[in-house]
Amino acid sequence: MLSAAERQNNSMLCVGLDPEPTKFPDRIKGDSNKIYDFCAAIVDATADLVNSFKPQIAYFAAHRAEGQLERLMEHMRRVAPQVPIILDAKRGDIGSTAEQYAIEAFERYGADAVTLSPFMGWDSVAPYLKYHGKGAFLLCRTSNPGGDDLQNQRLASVDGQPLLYEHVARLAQGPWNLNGQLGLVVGATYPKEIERVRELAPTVPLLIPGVGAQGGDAAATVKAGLRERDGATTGPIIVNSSRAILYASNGDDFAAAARRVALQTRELLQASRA
Ligand SMILES: O=c1ccn([C@@H]2O[C@H](COP(=O)(O)O)[C@@H](O)[C@H]2O)c(=O)[nH]1
Repeated sequence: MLSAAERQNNSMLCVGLDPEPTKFPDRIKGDSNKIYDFCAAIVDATADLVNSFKPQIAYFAAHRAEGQLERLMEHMRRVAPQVPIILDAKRGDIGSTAEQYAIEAFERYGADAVTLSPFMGWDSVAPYLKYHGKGAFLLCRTSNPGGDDLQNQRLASVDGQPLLYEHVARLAQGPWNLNGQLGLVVGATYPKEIERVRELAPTVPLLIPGVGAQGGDAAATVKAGLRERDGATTGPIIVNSSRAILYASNGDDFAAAARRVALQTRELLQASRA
């Protein structure tokens, strides 16, 4: 689905849906009942420019807007059935609870993929993989500065004493990826680490947030994430930008402005391909 959307829209861009009512256009500013309307307008304006959408569940749950998220998922399916939807939920819990989270992501919301924190281990990831045809992106080297605190620690107990994020990358490329359903989250703010993850996990899709508001370098991201290896290009990359696109204007032209920034970002990413 990802490859088809990437080909059809000529895009590696994922538009992140992080609706924050205090940042809404002046006419609807602060109105959490307008979350669906705001996001649907962004989806309509960018659906032909993206390889995926990424709603972040916290922005809906914080405003008791899960019902609006359900409607938005249906809307995305209707207007852009070819575009995969990654539910950014960063779940991670024991198996029995993970089963419930998997129902939430794949049955309640109908997402195509979900983000997970892998730090509770294999049994916390396995329940999602029972949903064949669905994907899970494991947090690996996240875009925030605090990612260093754990992800850059060495694992003395593992062969070669890899950094924790390197170990996650190896697990996702190898023993945990039973049916090719796994991807990794790597921050655009750390291109060297993207490069390292690509060495360790050449074929899995990388979800790369951090361009736009967080200042990650789009060109460096593409160069690090899309590489030639043994004559073939490595797995796909999904470069997310949320706030820079959503809040490109606070006027009535917000959707047109979002489209302009999405277009520029898509072009920059495409132009950075080797
Ligand atoms: O390492 C990570 C993992 C997830 N995110 C999420 O991506 C978007 C980024 O939003 P911007 O407005 O483009 O900064 C947001 O939903 C984060 O929760 C991340 O930033 N870094």
